[in-house]
Amino acid sequence: MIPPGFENRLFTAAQSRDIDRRTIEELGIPGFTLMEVAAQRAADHIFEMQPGPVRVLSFCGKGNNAGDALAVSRLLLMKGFSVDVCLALGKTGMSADAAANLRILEKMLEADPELPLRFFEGVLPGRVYCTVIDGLFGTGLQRDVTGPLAEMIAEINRWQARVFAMDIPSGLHADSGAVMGTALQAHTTLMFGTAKAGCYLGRGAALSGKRVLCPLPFPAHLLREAEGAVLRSLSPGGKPQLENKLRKLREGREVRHKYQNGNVYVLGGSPGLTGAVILTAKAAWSTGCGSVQVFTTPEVSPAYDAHFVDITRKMIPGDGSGLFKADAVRAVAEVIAARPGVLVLGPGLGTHPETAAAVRQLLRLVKAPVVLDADGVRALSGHTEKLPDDLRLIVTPHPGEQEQLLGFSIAQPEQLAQALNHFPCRDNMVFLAKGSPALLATRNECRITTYDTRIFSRTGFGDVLAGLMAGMLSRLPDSTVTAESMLDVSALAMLESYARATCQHESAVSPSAPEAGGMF
Ligand SMILES: NC(=O)C1=CN([C@@H]2O[C@H](COP(=O)(O)OP(=O)(O)OC[C@H]3O[C@@H](n4cnc5c(N)ncnc54)[C@H](O)[C@@H]3O)[C@@H](O)[C@H]2O)[C@@H](O)CC1
Ligand SMILES: [K+]
Repeated sequence: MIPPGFENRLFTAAQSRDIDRRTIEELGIPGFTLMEVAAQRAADHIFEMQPGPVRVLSFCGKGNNAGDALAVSRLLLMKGFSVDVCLALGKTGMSADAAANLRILEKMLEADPELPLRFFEGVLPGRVYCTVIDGLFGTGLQRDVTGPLAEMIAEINRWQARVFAMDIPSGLHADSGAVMGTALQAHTTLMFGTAKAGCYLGRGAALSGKRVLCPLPFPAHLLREAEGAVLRSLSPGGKPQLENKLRKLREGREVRHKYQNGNVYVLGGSPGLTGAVILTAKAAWSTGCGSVQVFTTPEVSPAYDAHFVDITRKMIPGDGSGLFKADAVRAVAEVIAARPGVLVLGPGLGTHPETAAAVRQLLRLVKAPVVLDADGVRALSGHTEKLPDDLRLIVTPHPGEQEQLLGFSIAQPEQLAQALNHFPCRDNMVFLAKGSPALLATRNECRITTYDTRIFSRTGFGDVLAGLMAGMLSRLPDSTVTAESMLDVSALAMLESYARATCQHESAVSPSAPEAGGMF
């Protein structure tokens, strides 16, 4: 079983190895026992997926990952499967537990020469298999896979077999999800004890196939003490838990009239760009907050006439251009100060340099939490260092905006840590890097989406997301609006917009299968 609170935690190879080591050394559970538990869980899953006994290839290296595959091979044999074992790197230099598992198989064959078990050293058996147990490399992969091993991987990939990867698909970097030279395409990855970050990042998400966490007897304190960044997966199965968490925070808020039930302000919508504001404002309103108010200039306001019933407008001064500029900054800040709420800044704001300057000025004045999106993010390019330390900020750039803001786009958690360092308010903020997967981070934690975020590559998605975030955030008591709760709100808004997008546009992109094995 997975200790409570760790269901969605992801770990690096170093963290996983450390947890393995401490379980063996400090608790006294032998490595061989851990391997046996892992194999049992993996075999159970394979039996479920592959009920009739077939001939399988057990593709082994020489580390403990091979030990897993060899132990699984034994359990499959006992269920009537035929097993061809390929010892791709030969028999010498195997890890102790892998060698012990190999020896058990050899003894079984000696005792029962009729057993459907054959060994091949350094070569594939010269036939095609429909089912493969992948035990070539796990977390011990140290360098690119090349030469005959790479050729074997390419050959197995050509079979399009049902590959059950032990722990991670061989060739995949367990931390980054990068392909180290070449990698196996898994049908299912049976992750042992800890979910590996590399199965969620980069190419890992696609190469891992279905991810299943097979629990090992790792106690909670060892999982908790794993050093380094806290990584979590974010998947639709986690929505009820986030909703509960935020409901509890909301219950601490006294609501006597609408302005105490959360105010959202939207500032955007330059001439010709009002659609984004309409989407944002309506999404915020749909969260059940008390009021949504859109700042607009007299020139732009008529564009909203046909769209807003429940949403009110606040006129701001302008110079006749219809744009948000310096002369309106103080007025906006005063409105928000008089009736605190959450500000969405950026949808359809445009890129006029004076508007961008006004955005930066406003961010220095406003005390409300801010969701900064679209043109609001662009306005910060080259200016992040001037933000106040105490600003509570959610910033939501897509890859193009990340490039513009930081000079790089974000694919790895450590790049998010680098991104946050650009912001003086880094302790009070969430950086949501849109992409596939999307990464959401505070300084303490990073969450990685497990579902197909390509469904979001559509005009208007970002506007809806920003509105949902602001609406949800506005309903929390102000004292509870911290980096941690903003991360939960961002995560829930991501899942809510996914739910809406999949129900409205099911045929646009088919989403990936839901997570199995209690993962989210
Ligand atoms: N007690 C434990 O430590 C447990 C470990 N488990 C399994 O053990 C795995 C980790 O085992 P190991 O640390 O032994 O590592 P691996 O089994 O991943 O492989 C390490 C071996 O591969 C070699 N190697 C690495 N990169 C190579 C390359 N590019 N080309 C050729 N050879 C290369 C190394 O020299 C080493 O001999 C986990 O992924 C998991 O499957 C599980 O059985 C659970 C318990
Ligand atoms: K593997």
